Amino acid sequence: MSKDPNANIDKDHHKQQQRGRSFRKRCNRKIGSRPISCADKEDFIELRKWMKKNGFEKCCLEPAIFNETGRGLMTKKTIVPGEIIISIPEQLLITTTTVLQSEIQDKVKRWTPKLSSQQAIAVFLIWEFTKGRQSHWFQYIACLPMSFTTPLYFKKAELSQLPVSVYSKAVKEINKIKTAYDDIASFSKEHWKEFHEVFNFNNFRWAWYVINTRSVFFKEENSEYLTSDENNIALAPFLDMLNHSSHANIQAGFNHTTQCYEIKTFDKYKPYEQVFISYGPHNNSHLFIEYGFIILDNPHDVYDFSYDDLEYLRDLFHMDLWEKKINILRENSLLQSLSISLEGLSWKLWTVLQTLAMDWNQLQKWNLILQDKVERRNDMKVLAISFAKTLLQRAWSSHLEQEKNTHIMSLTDVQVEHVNLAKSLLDMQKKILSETIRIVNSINFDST
Ligand SMILES: C[S@@+](CC[C@H](N)C(=O)[O-])C[C@H]1O[C@@H](n2cnc3c(N)ncnc32)[C@H](O)[C@@H]1O
Repeated sequence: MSKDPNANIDKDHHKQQQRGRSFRKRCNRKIGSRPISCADKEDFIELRKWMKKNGFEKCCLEPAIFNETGRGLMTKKTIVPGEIIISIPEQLLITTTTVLQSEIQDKVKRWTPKLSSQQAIAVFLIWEFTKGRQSHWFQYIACLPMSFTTPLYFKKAELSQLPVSVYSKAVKEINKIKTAYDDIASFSKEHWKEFHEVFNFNNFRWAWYVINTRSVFFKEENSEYLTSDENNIALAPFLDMLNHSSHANIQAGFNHTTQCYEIKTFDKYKPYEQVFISYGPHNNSHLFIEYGFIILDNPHDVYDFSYDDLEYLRDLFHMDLWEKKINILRENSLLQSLSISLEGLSWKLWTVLQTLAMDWNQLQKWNLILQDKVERRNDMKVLAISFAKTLLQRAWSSHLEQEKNTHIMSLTDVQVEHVNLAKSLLDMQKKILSETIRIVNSINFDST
């Protein structure tokens, strides 16, 4: 069974040859401009039947392949703001309760150390996958992608193409998932041989990312059998085919009256348009690391500076009162997310740079900065701008250096899709850096 969306397109062409001229005309019109429906694919017909048997009522959405986003859901009719676009009955959701009431409950409940929700659902998915048609969830599993474009699917050479800041986050995430795998492997080796025989890193990676990329927020009571953190996830068949747009306005949650997980949109759609939800106001490195894609015009995209960058400023400018300044910043939670965006320096970064630029007297009135009650033109602000320019120049140079290195690196045996993702991330960072440099260079305190 192929899970590759492109393979579906090829099969479409094959079917077209077997059908009449009017069908061909209809399909040709769709290529480029219109999505290609997959509603008549065997997997989806079976999925729909199975869902109907389990209480799902017909809705106006159907799976289709879109040029820009791959597989997603399109509407067959006009959707108006305020409409509920999809409603999934509780018995079709895979939650930690599903796992803790399933045939593997005894094993999961005895796991030591306790599993997280994501680990428990991953174990459940792998177990159900290996049952094939015997699984109650077979029709759902059959429609899931078999691989992902998240960092754990990248080879070393592909990872090395990522912007430095994304690379370090990706490595951290990879290590986290490897630990989650090791925990399961060592317990199952001793206490659940049957599972251990089918369990391997590849199917764990698959299950982990099915959950990571497709689960919805679903509030459940903490279970004594699982770790208490992040106990709020559910897989929702069919609904999980909705792609992300930073501009989508939706409301999602479990409706206790209908006993369904519902999504209401506040956007309007014409027939055959792709319907989107928002996964949250995520920047591109988050979207890439968690979901394996990026958005080219992402309004939430940022470039992050780190504590190391601040230390670089300290040493270069022989900064006074470092400990005091850092303590104030730490106490006020200002040392994380030091970012810039297409709109320039974030308020947090600007506050940090101004604080670092203060002398003793100014530090005594530190909280006035937060209220923007300091005079507009002063030496502190001028120095803070020098700090900003220094950081930007340094980031720009290291960006150019990385660009140069990625160009001269000869890449063989790499996946084009992975290298393109890395390149797009680098391009987006360059755009943010150059725009912020332009904004900062245009600041003139004398004219304000
Ligand atoms: C919840 S699933 C959405 C359905 C999925 N496209 C499918 O074929 O089943 C999330 C995944 O869809 C893809 N995706 C979502 N939004 C996207 C977008 N705007 N552009 C490209 N890919 C997107 C990413 O691969 C992401 O991990």
